[in-house]
Amino acid sequence: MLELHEICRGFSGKQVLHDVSLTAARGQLTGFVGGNGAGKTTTMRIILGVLAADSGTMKLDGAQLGATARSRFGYMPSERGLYPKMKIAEQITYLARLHGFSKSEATARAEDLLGQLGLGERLKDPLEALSLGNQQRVQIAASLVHDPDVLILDEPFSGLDPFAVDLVLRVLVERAQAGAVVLFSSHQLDVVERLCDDLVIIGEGRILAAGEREHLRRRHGTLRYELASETDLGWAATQPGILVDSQEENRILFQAESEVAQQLLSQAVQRGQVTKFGPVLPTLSEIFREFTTDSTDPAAENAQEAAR
Ligand SMILES: Nc1ncnc2c1ncn2[C@@H]1O[C@H](COP(=O)(O)OP(=O)(O)OP(=O)(O)O)[C@@H](O)[C@H]1O
Repeated sequence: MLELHEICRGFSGKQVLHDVSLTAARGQLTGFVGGNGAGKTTTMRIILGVLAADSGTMKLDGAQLGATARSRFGYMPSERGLYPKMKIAEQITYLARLHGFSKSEATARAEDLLGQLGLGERLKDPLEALSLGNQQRVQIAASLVHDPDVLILDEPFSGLDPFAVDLVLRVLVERAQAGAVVLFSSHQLDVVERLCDDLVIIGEGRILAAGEREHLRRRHGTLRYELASETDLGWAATQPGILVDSQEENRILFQAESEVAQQLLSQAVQRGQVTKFGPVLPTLSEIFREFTTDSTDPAAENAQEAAR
């Protein structure tokens, strides 16, 4: 398990991480979400050791995180950094060589990995000849080529089409199932919701919520109820204690205390055939919005930057 404990970091006297504590377990995908400027990249760079924390501690499997453990880390930075004119297989092979693999092993690893990422037909193409999404897949291959024990990926899914998202996901899940820690940041909440077992939500440099995805959905956001019937539900919206989120003729989505919702159900049953009734858990987007309104506001972010 990767653990961060009360990590603080400032730039030019301005604090951007405030006591950031988080965990990312082996064997599963942990999504790191937050608005622009929330502190994801800074946190990831501190995990990597590219940037120093001002205070706080980091551990991997209970031991202080140091250079030896980090040599088995894989990192995909948000600023992509491969050679545009080099053939992609050569490039990944070269990186594998840097990690100590023999020439034949390095070539085999590069070709295998690029094949898994759907680039088997493009091995001899220079990076710059690929579309941006395909260049991104090469970047992901670069972070994976040495079979990392801990994978830190900054926005790995941005710019990928749904097919590529699934390909990359398959590779990441495989790594996680082999026991790696996989932590990735993303703005694509629908993707994170679908992919991640665990989530960490950061806003303005503070951890706002963290934990298992379904647990977070049950614990945060607004609980609503859905009621559907074969008869018109127009009467339901006017009942006391009901706050309507959306309404169609035979369906209503509303907020209410549990007893009020049950009373509404009883009334609906008396009036006709109820086809659906149950709580609707908030989506990750809704939870995220609830937590991060301020930090996702571009005006707030610009004001922060201007104040620096
Ligand atoms: N080298 C730096 N010097 C000064 N300020 C910095 C530096 N790096 C990051 N910051 C500031 O720290 C804050 C957090 O930035 P960071 O890049 O970690 O956010 P992020 O969550 O990754 O955002 P995004 O989703 O937009 O990439 C921002 O306000 C940013 O301007």
